[in-house]
Amino acid sequence: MTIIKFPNNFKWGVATAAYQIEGAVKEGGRGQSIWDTFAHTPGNVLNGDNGDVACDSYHRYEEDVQIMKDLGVGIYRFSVSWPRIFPNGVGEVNQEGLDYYHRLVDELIENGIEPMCTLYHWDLPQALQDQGGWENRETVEAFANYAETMFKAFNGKIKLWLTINEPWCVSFLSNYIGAHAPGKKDLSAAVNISHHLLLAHGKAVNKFRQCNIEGEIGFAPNVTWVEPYSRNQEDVDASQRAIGWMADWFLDPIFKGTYPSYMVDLFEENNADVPIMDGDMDIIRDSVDFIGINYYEANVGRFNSEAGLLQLEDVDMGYKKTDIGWFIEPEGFYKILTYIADRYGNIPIYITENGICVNDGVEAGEVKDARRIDYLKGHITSVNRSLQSGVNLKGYITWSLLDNFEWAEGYSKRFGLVHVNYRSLERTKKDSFYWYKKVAENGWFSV
Ligand SMILES: CCOCCOc1ccc(-c2cn(C[C@@H]3NC[C@@H](O)[C@H]3O)nn2)cc1
Repeated sequence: MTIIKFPNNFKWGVATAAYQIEGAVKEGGRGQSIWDTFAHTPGNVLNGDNGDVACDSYHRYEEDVQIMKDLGVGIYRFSVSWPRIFPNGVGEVNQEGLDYYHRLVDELIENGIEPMCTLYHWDLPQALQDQGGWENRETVEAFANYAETMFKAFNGKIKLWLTINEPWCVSFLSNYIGAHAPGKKDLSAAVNISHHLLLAHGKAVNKFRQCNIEGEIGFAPNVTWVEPYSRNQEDVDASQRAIGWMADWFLDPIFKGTYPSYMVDLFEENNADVPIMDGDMDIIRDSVDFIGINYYEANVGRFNSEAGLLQLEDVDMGYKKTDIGWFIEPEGFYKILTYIADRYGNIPIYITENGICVNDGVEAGEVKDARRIDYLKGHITSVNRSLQSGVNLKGYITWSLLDNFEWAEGYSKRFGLVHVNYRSLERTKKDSFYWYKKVAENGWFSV
C-alpha cells in the first residue's frame, strides 16, 4: 500500500457552473443566454434537455452549501450567470442578480468555504450574441464592464477569481466544431473569438488591478495530452498541434506575449488570421496571478493527412473509457502539467476541473460509483507526482459537486460526487463523496 500525501496548505475543492445547476432561468430578473437559445433549438442537445430547471440550485443553494460543508472542502468554484447581472449584457445592473450571488457567497463564507468565482462559464447574454457575440470586439468591453461590476460588488468577499472557463470550448468547440452554443462552424470566426476572449481577460485583469481588488485572478484553459503513436516526426508534430491548440494557443500570449507560430501558420493556411490590433498583446501579456487547469482525458495521436484541421487521428490503445467515451489515462495529467511548467515556468496552478462521467444510479439509497473513486485516485496521484516534480500546484478542485446539465449531452452524463434525481431534485451522496471527504479532510489517501 502506498500513501499519497499532500502539503497541509494544499487546497481541496469542488466545482459547478451557473447554467448547469441553477435553473430559475426566468427568475430574479435574469436575461436570456446563448445556452437558453441553443438548448431550446431542437437537435442541439441530447433528448431535448435544457437548463430551465437543472438542479434548481438557485433555490436550493443553502442545501448545497450544507452538502459541501459535510464534504469538508475549502473551496467552492461556482460561476456567475452574466445575464443575471446584466440581462442585456450591458446597461443597467440587475440588483436581484447581485443579491442572489451575495446570498450564495455569504452562505459559503458563514460555513467556512472559500468562494472561487468564474465570471464566464459559457452563458453569454443573448442580446450580445445578437450583436455578433464574441466575434464582435465590442463584447470585449462589455465583458470588462461586467467584470468590473462584479469585482466592486464582491471586493473582500471573493478573493479567488477566474475570468473565462475553457476558452478552447468557447471559441473552437462552439464556433468551429459547432458542438456547443452558438453552434457556428467557421474557423476564422473561432480564431477571431479566441483572440477576443484573451483580450477580454486582459482588460478585466486591468480593471482588477486598477480598482485594487483584494485577491488573485486567473483563467482556466482546458487541456489534453496527446502521446505520439510513434517517434516519426509527422506523428510528433500532429500530436503537438493537438496539445498546442488547447494549451499553447491560450497560454503563450499570456506568458510569452505572442501566439505559437506553428498554430498561427496552421490557421493562416486555413484562411483564419488572428485580428491583433496595436497594443492587444500588451494587454494580454502577464495578466494572471495563477492559472486554472481543466483536464479530463489523454489520447494517442497519429498523423493522417485526411484527418481534419490538425491532420491527426486518435489511435485506440484499449484504454478504459468513461461513460461519455473519453479515455482514462492519468499519466497524461502528469505529462501536461509538467509540460506547462517546463514551457512557462513556476506559475501557480489550481486544478480547477478534473472528474469523470460514470452514470451509476441510486440503489437502496446508495450510489456505488467505484469507477469514479478509481479515476480520482489515479488522477490525484498524478497531481501529487507533478507536485513532487516541482509543479507549483496550489489546489485540486474536482468536477463536479452535483450531477448536472452536461451541455450537448444534457442530463444523460453524470459527473457529480452527488447524484441528482432530476424529477424530485433529491440529492444522494455517492460512495465517491465519502472517499473525497476523507481526502479533503486528511490531505492523504492510500492506493
Ligand atoms: C472533435 C469533436 O468533439 C466534439 C465534442 O468535443 C468536446 C470537447 C470537450 C468537451 C468538454 C466537456 N467538458 C466538461 C465541462 N468542462 C466545463 C464544465 O462545464 C464541464 O461540464 N470539458 N470538455 C465536450 C465536448
